[in-house]
Amino acid sequence: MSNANYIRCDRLFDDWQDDVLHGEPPRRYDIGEGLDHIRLGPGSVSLLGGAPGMGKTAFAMQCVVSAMAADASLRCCVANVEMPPERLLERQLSRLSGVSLDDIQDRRLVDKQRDKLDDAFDLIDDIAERLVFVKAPFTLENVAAAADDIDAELIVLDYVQRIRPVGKHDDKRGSVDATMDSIRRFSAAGCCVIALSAVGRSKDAKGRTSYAGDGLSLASFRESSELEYGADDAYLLVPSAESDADDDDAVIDVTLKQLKSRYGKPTDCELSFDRSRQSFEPAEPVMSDASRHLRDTLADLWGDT
Ligand SMILES: Nc1ncnc2c1ncn2[C@@H]1O[C@H](COP(=O)(O)OP(=O)(O)OP(=O)(O)O)[C@@H](O)[C@H]1O
Repeated sequence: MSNANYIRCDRLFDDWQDDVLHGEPPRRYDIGEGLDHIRLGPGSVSLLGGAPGMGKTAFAMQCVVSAMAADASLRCCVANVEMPPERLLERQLSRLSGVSLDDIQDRRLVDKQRDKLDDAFDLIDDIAERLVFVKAPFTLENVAAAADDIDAELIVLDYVQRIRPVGKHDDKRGSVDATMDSIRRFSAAGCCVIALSAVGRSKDAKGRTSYAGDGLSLASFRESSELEYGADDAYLLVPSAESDADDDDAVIDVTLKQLKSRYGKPTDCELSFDRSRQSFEPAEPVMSDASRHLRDTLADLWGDT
């Protein structure tokens, strides 16, 4: 076996060419209609940032549960530093059933609501044996051991600044760099990693210090340089530009801004976030193939006139 610290292009050429011409398309998880440009799949690292309370955890858990429901072989490991598994599951129960999260959390369900929970409980029961939640202490060693134990392919780190890396580090930046190094190893082993991240405040368009979308950028990810370089895709959840939502509105309009896309064009996505049910949906109704075809045909006709 060669010890060379390089890969000869001529040695990989034949397999690569064969793969390009006859290989399978890369596997992507199905996380729901209108979200198909979000590339979550084996080997990818996605960074998801946003102001506190913008819905990062809710969005990540929606992705996990949807992907697992759509793919019966998908196994997942969630490391959430802030919330116990039961609370995370209650949020999904609310989203899947449409029953208000307050009523579920406060255990004040009436019979009609209990009936509505049946299908949602069934779905969660179906994925339960493939899903684990990492227990404290939240270290990357613990995450790796938990993920290995169930052969998890999808790993959620919520959130990355609070998960202790391997080894000792002088400062926060060094520790986040080391975390990203381990995350890249998970992805090299074929895992999909969704890393949630705190972001720093920045100046908005009017020069005010805030978390507003127009001021946030890749550099907003806290202790960021290694995070931004290490991720294949980086997203920020920010209030929509037109949003005039109040803090106590149940439904808010948000933009999932894609700041980085290593293998494609960054695409923003308008979503509405129903906080009372912890559910994200595309803001625009998703068009069926038939409607899209009709729209394109009409556009072509207009173009010809
Ligand atoms: N029962 C509820 N009814 C209505 N809104 C709720 C309820 N529970 C939580 N919320 C809101 O839903 C949002 C939850 O967002 P989530 O925890 O996913 O945010 P996050 O971006 O991960 O935040 P953080 O960075 O603080 O962890 C928050 O804005 C919270 O105030």
